[in-house]
Amino acid sequence: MLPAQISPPLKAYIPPPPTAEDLDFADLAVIDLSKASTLEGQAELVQQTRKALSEVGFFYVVNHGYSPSQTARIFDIANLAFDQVSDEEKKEYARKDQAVYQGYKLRKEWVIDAGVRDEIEHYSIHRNVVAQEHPAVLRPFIPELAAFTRQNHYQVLHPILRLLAKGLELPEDTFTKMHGFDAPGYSSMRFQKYHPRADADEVLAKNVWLKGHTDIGTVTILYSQPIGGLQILSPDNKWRWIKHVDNALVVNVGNGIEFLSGGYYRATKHRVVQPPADQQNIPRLGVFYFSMANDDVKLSPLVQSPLLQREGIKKYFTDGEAPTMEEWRRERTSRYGTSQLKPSVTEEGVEEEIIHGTVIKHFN
Ligand SMILES: O=C(O)CCC(=O)C(=O)O
Ligand SMILES: [Fe+2]
Repeated sequence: MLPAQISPPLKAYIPPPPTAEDLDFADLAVIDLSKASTLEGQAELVQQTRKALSEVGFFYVVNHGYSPSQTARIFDIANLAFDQVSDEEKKEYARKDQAVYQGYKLRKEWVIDAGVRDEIEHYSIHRNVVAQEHPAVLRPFIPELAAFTRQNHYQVLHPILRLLAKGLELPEDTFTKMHGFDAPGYSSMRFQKYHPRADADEVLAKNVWLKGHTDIGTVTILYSQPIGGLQILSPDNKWRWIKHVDNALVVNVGNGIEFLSGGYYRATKHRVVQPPADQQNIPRLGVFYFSMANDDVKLSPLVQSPLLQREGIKKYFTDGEAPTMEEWRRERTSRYGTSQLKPSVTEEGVEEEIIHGTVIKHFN
């Protein structure tokens, strides 16, 4: 018999309590993913996600299969990647290809505003965890990280993709077929740490830590954590805060799903600002699963959807010109935070760039 696997002990990451401030929070639907196991429950979730994604673009997921202690353990591991790895080792494991997030993105690679650079570190891990080398301190946790990517892919992403396909009145495997765990593509997990900035930089960058953007891929899964700062641009054009919900996931769709659904499911703009006063000066740790379709998927609308035929299909690219997922993710990743942006002529405070003939907006 094999010995039971002993997980190495590690220091607990203990975040502060959620903010006590009465902020203008976004009102998001809560999807109870355990209901997806019955036909009746699934039908209810299809309606709920369709409404959430066509109107707001973000929702919470609860009962996703990971217990609070399993989630806490992932944050403990995530924290190691920043607190227990030296600057030299971070450089050694920094991403080699600027068009891909794999390994570290170091602090200050991007310009936020008025010459102020970001204070955000990432450590990105491809879902095939052993496809890259890891800093020494993370190596004992590779089996746990591998279990975590499979959990996200099969227990969270695929069930959500089935709801999205049914919401468009398409066969339920329409999107899951485009998201093979073993197919070439870039769904990956990411640990992310924001470091507090000097007061002078806060003023110059107007408290923005991560500029307003839409996500590049298909479905983004964010493990809710108590330090505030994430805001979404609501349909009434107001920035609203995302409230922490214990052991919930905050889910949104990116450009990939917006293009495939002909604009029906919205890739909502969001940003990160300085946390509320009672949480300032604390580094802010995040855990994500950023999903992307298989590299060869063309991001053109699924015109066979009866719902889209009735509701109308927005075209982002001229016929036959739609990029593949691979082209789109590489182009947007390599330009992010470094390309020359032009002020929008129609919208104040918005900057633009054109990628594959479609306008990408950046918000401060
Ligand atoms: O840190 C967060 O809460 C959100 C980060 C985010 O939007 C991103 O990395 O794309
Ligand atoms: Fe994002």
